[in-house]
Amino acid sequence: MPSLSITNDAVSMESPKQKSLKKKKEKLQNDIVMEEESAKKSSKKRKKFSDDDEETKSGTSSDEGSRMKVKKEKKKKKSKVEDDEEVEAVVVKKDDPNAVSNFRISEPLKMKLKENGIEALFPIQAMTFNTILDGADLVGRARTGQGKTLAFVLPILESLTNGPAKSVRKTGYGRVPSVLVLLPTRELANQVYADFELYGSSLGLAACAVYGGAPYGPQENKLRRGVDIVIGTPGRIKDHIEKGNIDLSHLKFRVLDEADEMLRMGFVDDVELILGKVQDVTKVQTLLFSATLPSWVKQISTKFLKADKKTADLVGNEKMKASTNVRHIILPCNHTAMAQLIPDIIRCYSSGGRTIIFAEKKESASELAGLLPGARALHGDIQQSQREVTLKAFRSGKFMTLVATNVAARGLDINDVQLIIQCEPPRDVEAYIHRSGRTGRAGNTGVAVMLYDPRRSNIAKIEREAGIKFEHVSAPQPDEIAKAMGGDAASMITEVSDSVIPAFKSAAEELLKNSGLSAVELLAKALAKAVGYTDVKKRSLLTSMENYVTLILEGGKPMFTPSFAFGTLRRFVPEDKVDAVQGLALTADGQGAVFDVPAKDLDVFLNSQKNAVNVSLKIAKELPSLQQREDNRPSRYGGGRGFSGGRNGGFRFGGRSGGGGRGFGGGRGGGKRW
Ligand SMILES: Nc1ncnc2c1ncn2[C@@H]1O[C@H](COP(=O)(O)OP(=O)(O)OP(=O)(O)O)[C@@H](O)[C@H]1O
Repeated sequence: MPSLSITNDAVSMESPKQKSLKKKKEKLQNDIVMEEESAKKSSKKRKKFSDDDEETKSGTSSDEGSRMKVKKEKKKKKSKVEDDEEVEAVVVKKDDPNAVSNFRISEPLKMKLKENGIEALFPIQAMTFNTILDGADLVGRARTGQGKTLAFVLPILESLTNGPAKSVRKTGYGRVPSVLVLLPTRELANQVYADFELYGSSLGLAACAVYGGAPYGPQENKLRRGVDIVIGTPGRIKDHIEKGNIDLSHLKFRVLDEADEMLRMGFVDDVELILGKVQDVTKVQTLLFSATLPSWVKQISTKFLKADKKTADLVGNEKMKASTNVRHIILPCNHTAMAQLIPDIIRCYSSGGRTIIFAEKKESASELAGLLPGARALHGDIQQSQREVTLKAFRSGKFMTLVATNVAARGLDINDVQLIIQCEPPRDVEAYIHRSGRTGRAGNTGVAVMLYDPRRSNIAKIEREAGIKFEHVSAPQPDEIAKAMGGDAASMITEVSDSVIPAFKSAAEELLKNSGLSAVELLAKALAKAVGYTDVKKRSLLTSMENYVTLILEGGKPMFTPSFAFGTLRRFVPEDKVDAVQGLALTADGQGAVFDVPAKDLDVFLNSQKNAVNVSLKIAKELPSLQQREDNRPSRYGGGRGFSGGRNGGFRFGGRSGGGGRGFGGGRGGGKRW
């Protein structure tokens, strides 16, 4: 039997086979939407084992990188029968302690896992499986994309069918639920539902997703017929309880998924009320999972979980809290340049996969989606049915760029999301961790680019709290873009059938003769056109604005304030030109300032320095380190401020409002957030 500790042999990789199976799962999610216009599902989280606060059997948390190291051992086999078609298979070492066969998982479930490309458990799953199956309460934490959902789904399903919960589980028509999963968003409810449905159906268990914005009728019908597992957002679950549609008297499991977010969003009262419906808490197992567990959530877990609860924390005190499979990049950009810059960031960093862009506000998400070709928006002001259609289309690849608010920040597991763009730094470090974690999942890699205004953003705070060391880059320049897209363009051209040559040959000859360009130059233009890049625009390094150039000013003595830098400029540059300067920021060494000027004014600036003494003004080849604003704004909800109260205007996308915030984690009220 596997122990509770994590070995270095964990197989954690998503093979092409898994990808195709994942597509099947996504199809199931989409079918669910079509069938019920309201239901769906899929995933969650955690690591390190301790008896409450006392660490026990885990390996050291610093081993996590190697534990989660993607082994993805692919075997390419030539199948003569299948016409030389290459088949890729995930090979799990027979002696892998995390192999599915080493766990108390029944045959039908094993088969189902295998069918879905899962041959070994991920570390968080391996660590928690026996503990949950043996009946303990548990707090679980692992970085994003490490399989926290199955960490609770699998042992719960086994417990209900072959374990301790079997004898007390209600069965038959009209049965009351044995499992309740509470989570913060509707999309996540659908996703987790899909996992329970996929794996639970192999054991004869039925699940139901209930959340706001969807009609009550189908949810009520399903609940009336009887289900084993209910997954939903707190507001709608509470409504169903009050209407007598959900009876929690025979509950065996309560799961709080993304617990910190649920409480921050102001669901505190609802969560308390719902959990309080269980009369004999000794008979219920409670599990709490998230990639981020601020200390205030840990404190409140003592309220809901038994005193002898276990903790599996795969992040622990490690510095790096965000995904280690993600390249974390920051890029200076001012607001006006954003819509023009983002397509180039996508060209350079998305590797042709899906991109999710996070905007802070619903209006900005809609606006940006309108400006970006082929993008669609997802946020709390969009009707639920449309939200589901949009997500379905994104999952299936009908469009490749989703512009979302934090409604998509938590838990969503979407195939082939290669790039995350955050339009500005989020206020909470947890939001950064979850947003960037929509890529680099299940052992895959990804890129997270955060745009920031050097004068306003406090990057150091995120670096400090998430343990990230950001890679600093400037706006992609034409040669980088051409490099990134050249390969795609070349394959597009080579894929065109030779049969078109005779038809287009004379036009090509004519062009070559009359254009005054060489064959290579003409081909370069054709390649650019093939990928839609026909207008080469240089961007400044500082604000990423087109047709601006970044200059560095040094005055031979320290510059303490931006006004001082402006004053220095005014001594020798005409007033109206100084007024057109953009984004002036001081360098980190305090010796100079950088700023952008319109390319057409460049000569005026460079030439006027001959009128100045002890001043140097030159074009920046790369952006120097800049001084950052120290940000002491309190976080928006409970985080960092204990768990008493919160601000009003607590938004939520559960669709309900009203009620002041009480208890922990920030109040409710003021309608929806995202
Ligand atoms: N044992 C496994 N083998 C292979 N793939 C797995 C395994 N467990 C989970 N996965 C896949 O890994 C992906 C990430 O899982 P999941 O969504 O549960 O991550 P998570 O830890 O909950 O992330 P987040 O914190 O972002 O919610 C999913 O696509 C899931 O199907």
